[in-house]
Amino acid sequence: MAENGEHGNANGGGKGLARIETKAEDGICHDDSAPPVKAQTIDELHSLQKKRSLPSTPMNDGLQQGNAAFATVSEEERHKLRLQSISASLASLTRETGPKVVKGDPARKADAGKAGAVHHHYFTPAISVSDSALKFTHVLYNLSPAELYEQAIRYEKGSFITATGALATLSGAKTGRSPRDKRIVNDETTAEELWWGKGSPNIEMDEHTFMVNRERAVDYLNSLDKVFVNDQFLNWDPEHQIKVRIVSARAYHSLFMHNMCIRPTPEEVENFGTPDFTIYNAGQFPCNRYTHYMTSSTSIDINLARKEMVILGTQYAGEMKKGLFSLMHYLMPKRRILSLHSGCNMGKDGDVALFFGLSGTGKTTLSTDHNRLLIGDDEHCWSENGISNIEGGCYAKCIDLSMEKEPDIWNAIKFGTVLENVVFDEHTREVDYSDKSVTENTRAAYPIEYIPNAKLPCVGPHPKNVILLACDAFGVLPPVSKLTLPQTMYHFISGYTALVAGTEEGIKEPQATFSACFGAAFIMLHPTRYAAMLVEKMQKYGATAWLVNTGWSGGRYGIGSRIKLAYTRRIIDAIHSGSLLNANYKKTQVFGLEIPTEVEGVPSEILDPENTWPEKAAYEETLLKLAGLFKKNFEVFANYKIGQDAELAEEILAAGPNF
Ligand SMILES: Nc1ncnc2c1ncn2[C@@H]1O[C@H](COP(=O)(O)OP(=O)(O)OP(=O)(O)O)[C@@H](O)[C@H]1O
Ligand SMILES: O=C([O-])CC(=O)C(=O)O
Ligand SMILES: [Ca+2]
Ligand SMILES: [Mn+2]
Repeated sequence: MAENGEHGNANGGGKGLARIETKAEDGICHDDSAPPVKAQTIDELHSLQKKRSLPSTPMNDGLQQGNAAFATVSEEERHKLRLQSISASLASLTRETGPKVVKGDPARKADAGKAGAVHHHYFTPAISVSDSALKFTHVLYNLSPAELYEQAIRYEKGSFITATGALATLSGAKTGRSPRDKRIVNDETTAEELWWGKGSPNIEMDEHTFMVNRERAVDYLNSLDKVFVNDQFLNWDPEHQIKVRIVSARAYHSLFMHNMCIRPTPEEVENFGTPDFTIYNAGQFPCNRYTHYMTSSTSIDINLARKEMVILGTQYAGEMKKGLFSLMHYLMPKRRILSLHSGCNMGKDGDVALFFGLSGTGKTTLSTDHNRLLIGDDEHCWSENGISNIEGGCYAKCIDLSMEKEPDIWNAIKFGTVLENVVFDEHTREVDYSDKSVTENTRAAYPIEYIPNAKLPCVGPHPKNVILLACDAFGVLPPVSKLTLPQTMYHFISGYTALVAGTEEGIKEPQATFSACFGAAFIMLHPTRYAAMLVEKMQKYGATAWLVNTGWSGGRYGIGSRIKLAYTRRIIDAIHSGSLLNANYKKTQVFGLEIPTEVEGVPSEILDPENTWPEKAAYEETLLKLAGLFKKNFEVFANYKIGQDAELAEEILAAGPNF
């Protein structure tokens, strides 16, 4: 710059800066060899960067799915209908109108007034009597992962891109679900239909209180400059698909549900119509402790008649996923379909296995198997058509995740994946999966197609094997046993696991947990209703059940150690291949479980836990202790009939521990 001698003297001479001549050698000027951009200003240049996205194929005739109304209308008209539908979703039920929703990001002022971009005011002006009716709420509708990343990083503290491209985020004060704050409206219909009272997860609330919380959530959402709206599907069985709308305040929540629900194609979005169920997630805003029934600042409320769910006072995204699962536990049995808290995969020959188990027992880890096709990791339906996944994504525990032990999950943590509550290096952004500083319940939520051998669509034939997983921190259940049908029902209804809460210091007592149907927090009907359907289906389709202990061996927690994942995988392999069916078996004391004497790839001495304990007396004492806990838990079910077959019901009661 200095060579023309006028540097620093710009105002001298009255002529301004001398022009720098760029000499064209050989007729080529290197600085502008490319054609000039078609823009006069930087803003115009930036406006060229993004082009409008359109549905990839032309509109169909729209006559299916009862959306005939959408068939004959123009694109503009359809967008107008959609905004009206969203406005109706967000409408206050006590004020004059719904909010004036506007499509697009309020920060993108440059787009204002541009054709198709934003600011279509479709609503007839009413005389507004409240300030909130005068304001606009911008709707960020079905944004892509890239757009949601930008929103999260820009506006949500604690959002970062990790070294592998995942979006690290914090869920706030709550890092797990709040089952004691989940309420269901008890109305004329649900009073009859649902399971209430002792042992039931359904804590009641009345319709009026629901409306108070709904209004609180809607007012909160409408007070924001923008909300995220996801329109998506549940259930891969097209015959029983449910349309859900999720209205939320955080990009994190929108990306989480984008990953976890089934993603509509652009055409399906165009034809979406009215949702079957709507979630209002105002999780950053508390419920009002003066409101009837509220016992904390958190409330997760389901109203089945209104087909709505309201979330106040928790930002933990799993509430949305599991709230919808509760909905499915209500809707599907009405259609004689069994909803299941289970993982599911399929062999190359079409043999399907279900993996039941409570949180942390291995559904995701074991259903994600490089040698098999993944149908789903957590929520399924078993209908006349076979098995279908409810979700479009997986939700894996990340604590102590390693590339060697869980390569497919490790590799799924990339761009688009939500990584909750993990700790990472502030410079390299490498995640330290062993760090529990925020919580032990660190999680990754990714679309199922991030698993290379996902089975798409996520459906499969009737299961051949049903695997009940228990993480037995008492260390007395065998690594694998074959169950009779009555034993299967007994263990399914018991829903046992024992984890050790907080593993920081000292030896802690394992805590036995019994959760009916391996998911009592999500069931809506009495557990025996689901159990009866399971018996019926297992009998009809001839499935074999197994109990697999993914927990302790060689002593209880503090003395023994967790069974190596590699051994559990060999056991599961032997179940899938059918080789375990033909093994030699012996029966254990107390629980009366059939245990194989050999499993390929697993040291035989660990197959009978009695062999692995250093002290026989301690083993027997612990075994009886656990058996006692099983017995006590089952007392409440003793008076219930399970299924049509009275004899079977008796057998189920007798299939528990005997001592
Ligand atoms: N032998 C084992 N078998 C299975 N999992 C094991 C074993 N040993 C350690 N683990 C660990 O236990 C955890 C199992 O968690 P997983 O995500 O599979 O739970 P989940 O059943 O899917 O629960 P949720 O319903 O909460 O998602 C993983 O972190 C896994 O690495
Ligand atoms: O819902 C959650 O937070 C995780 C999960 O799958 C479970 O607990 O079963
Ligand atoms: Ca899981
Ligand atoms: Mn789960």
